[in-house]
Amino acid sequence: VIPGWFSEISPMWPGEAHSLKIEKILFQGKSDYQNVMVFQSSTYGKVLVLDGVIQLTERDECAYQEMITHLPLCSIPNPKKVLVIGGGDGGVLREVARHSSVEQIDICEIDKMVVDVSKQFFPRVAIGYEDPRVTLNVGDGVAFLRAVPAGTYDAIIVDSSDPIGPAQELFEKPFFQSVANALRPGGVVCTQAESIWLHMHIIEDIVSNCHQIFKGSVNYAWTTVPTYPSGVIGFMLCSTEGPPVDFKHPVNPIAENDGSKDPLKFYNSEIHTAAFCLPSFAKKVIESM
Ligand SMILES: NCCCN[C@H]1CC[C@H](N)CC1
Repeated sequence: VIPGWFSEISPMWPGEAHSLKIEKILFQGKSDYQNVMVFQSSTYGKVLVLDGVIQLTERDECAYQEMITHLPLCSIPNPKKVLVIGGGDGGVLREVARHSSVEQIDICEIDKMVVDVSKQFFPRVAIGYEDPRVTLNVGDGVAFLRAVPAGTYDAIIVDSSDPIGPAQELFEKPFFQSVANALRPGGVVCTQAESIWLHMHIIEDIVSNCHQIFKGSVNYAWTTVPTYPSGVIGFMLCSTEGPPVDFKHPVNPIAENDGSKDPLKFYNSEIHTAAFCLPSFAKKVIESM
């Protein structure tokens, strides 16, 4: 450990650790589920850390929040009812709220401390909670989905941490089945799907489970987030039975300058399509299933 630096060490990425210079530690706490820390970094703004793993930084959170939201929502013509599992920082809510067709935004986050800490230290991320369409449920996403009537949602976004700790169940088959049940025919799900550089085995399992459960289309997309391990993060985009959704060509464009306080910084229709282009080592595994 280097004094004055935060290093992201995890068994999920052995032998490597991205480090950020600490200016000041702003918050340290322990919730019922995980250790929560916020620090002011020298070059990435404020940083949210859960159990020693970087969840977001002010400088690059736009990449993840915009892509995990607009890849699914721009792929269907008229999303109305959207559910977010996880995402307690509110960043995905901020992005979902850009879609004027959306009438109802439900969120189920297990850790209230993440919500409160985000509102206190990341107001431009937690601004998502201010939209009147948003309803916050504090609880376990697995239980929440089991209670949802079949076919309720047009889109579900699973903004999870890694499959170590509270989010472990969000990477398992029964959870994907409950997501499929909660979606209408032709509905879409987008989940956080780790790194093709670090987690091809995890991705292989997720893709296999998704092909068994989602009878529409199943696609893997990825993007660059400098402060996530290996500098990239992926997403599973799936649709339920019904006309297969063409995730690669957005049907529902979002204005790059939608007049909101914080306009889009990262997502656009070209990068939407490009996100599905995979290097051969990943294509070989993912597209052969
Ligand atoms: N809404 C915060 C993003 C949570 N997703 C992250 C993906 C990469 C992981 N190593 C940590 C969580």
